[in-house]
Amino acid sequence: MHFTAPLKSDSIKIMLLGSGELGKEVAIEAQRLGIEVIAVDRYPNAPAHQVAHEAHVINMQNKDEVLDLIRRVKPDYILPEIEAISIEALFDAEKEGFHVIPNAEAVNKTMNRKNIRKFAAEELGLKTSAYRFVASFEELEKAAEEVGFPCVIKPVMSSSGHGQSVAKTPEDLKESWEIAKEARGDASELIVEEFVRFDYEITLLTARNEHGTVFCEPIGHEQKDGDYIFSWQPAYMSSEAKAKAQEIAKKVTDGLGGRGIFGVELFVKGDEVYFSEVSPRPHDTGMVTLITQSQSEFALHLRAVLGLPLDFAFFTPGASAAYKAKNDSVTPIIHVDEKAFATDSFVRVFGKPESHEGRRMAVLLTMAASESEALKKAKERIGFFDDSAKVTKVVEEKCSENEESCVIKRVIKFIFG
Ligand SMILES: Nc1ncnc2c1ncn2[C@@H]1O[C@H](COP(=O)(O)OP(=O)(O)OP(=O)(O)O)[C@@H](O)[C@H]1O
Ligand SMILES: NCC(=O)N[C@@H]1O[C@H](COP(=O)([O-])[O-])[C@@H](O)[C@H]1O
Ligand SMILES: [Mg+2]
Repeated sequence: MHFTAPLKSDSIKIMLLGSGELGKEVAIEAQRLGIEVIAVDRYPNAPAHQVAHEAHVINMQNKDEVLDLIRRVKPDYILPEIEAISIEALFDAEKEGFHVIPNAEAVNKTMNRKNIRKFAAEELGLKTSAYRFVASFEELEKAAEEVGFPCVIKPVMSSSGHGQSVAKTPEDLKESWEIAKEARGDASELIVEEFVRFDYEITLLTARNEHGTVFCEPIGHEQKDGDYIFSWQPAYMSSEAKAKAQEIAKKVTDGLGGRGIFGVELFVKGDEVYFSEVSPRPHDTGMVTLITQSQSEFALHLRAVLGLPLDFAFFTPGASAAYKAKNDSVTPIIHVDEKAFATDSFVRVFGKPESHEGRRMAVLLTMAASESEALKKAKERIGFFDDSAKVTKVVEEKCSENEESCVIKRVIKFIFG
């Protein structure tokens, strides 16, 4: 492999279509290898714009705007970073000889729940929840009845929980129908999924190129309103479930083909593993790899894209916690507790130019001897107190200076760990 300098006639160029927090880390990894970075998004000063050689603001859902920019920039690799991109532009660019990561058809399949679900369940034969696709309220009522209650209703094109809801009874369906309209992508068709009562869910990061396929340790995560709030790695899995998870991830990533990292989302119930969905790009829950691995998911993605070896080491158990904005502001402020700067944790502030309620603005990363300890630290340091933490805090305040003599504290510790 030869490397070049950026901003030269022979530079190796990557174009990020989407420049959020995930793209920003890919851009930083590319900078480290002397790759020229062209960052594109729908709004100015997006996170990756701020660390790229060139920044562009276009309507990424507009075929002509995307194609025009690709033809002008002539990138060696086009890296879709979000789902809402004109797929026609990617197909055309590929026909013109541009290298889309992992490939335009894989992006097409994964950006639409109908395509990927049919591919995974019907072509590859993977286990999934029961599902139906609907385009009218009457169809929704019928499908929900068939799939059963509760059921999960999602627009076929949307991400980060937008437009999703769980209907517990037929009476909830009207509201679900309305919520689906909020989706950013295509809300004209919906998927109705059986609600899987899983024990836990994981993301299995899987990177592939000509050097082969590598799996990261499974990442456990907690979701709120369809968006991740905490993740940890490694997530404990029985060896049978882990083997099944890797088998599913291999099948689906081989089926999609091309170079890059994939976030394979799986639900686990006992030793049963259900395929849920897959992102052909780094995954938000995978930000934890910034602290746990020698090569983060972003570094692995770039290596896969460039055709480099995918070797890496798992360094330490760790966890991540998302800082979500509490209000709308054009001068956002992120409050970070000083404890986040302890030897065993750090923070990444994305630099999003505006906040709106619930928008992910930064991430806290922690390491520890075990993932549960790392998760506990992440929760404490981000100011998330579940009831047990609250009780412990109150008791701590009441304790005398001689900590060990505090009986209440020891009892509480015994109960809550
Ligand atoms: N059929 C289901 N049964 C039970 N829980 C589900 C089901 N589908 C989704 N969920 C829950 O909702 C979360 C979000 O769903 P999903 O991953 O399909 O949406 P998303 O909008 O693509 O999210 P993201 O973009 O963050 O991955 C899942 O991680 C899971 O916790
Ligand atoms: N689950 C997908 C995901 O996490 N995508 C990440 O969020 C950004 C959009 O953030 P925004 O909505 O705050 O602009 C995307 O650009 C990507 O980095
Ligand atoms: Mg998901």
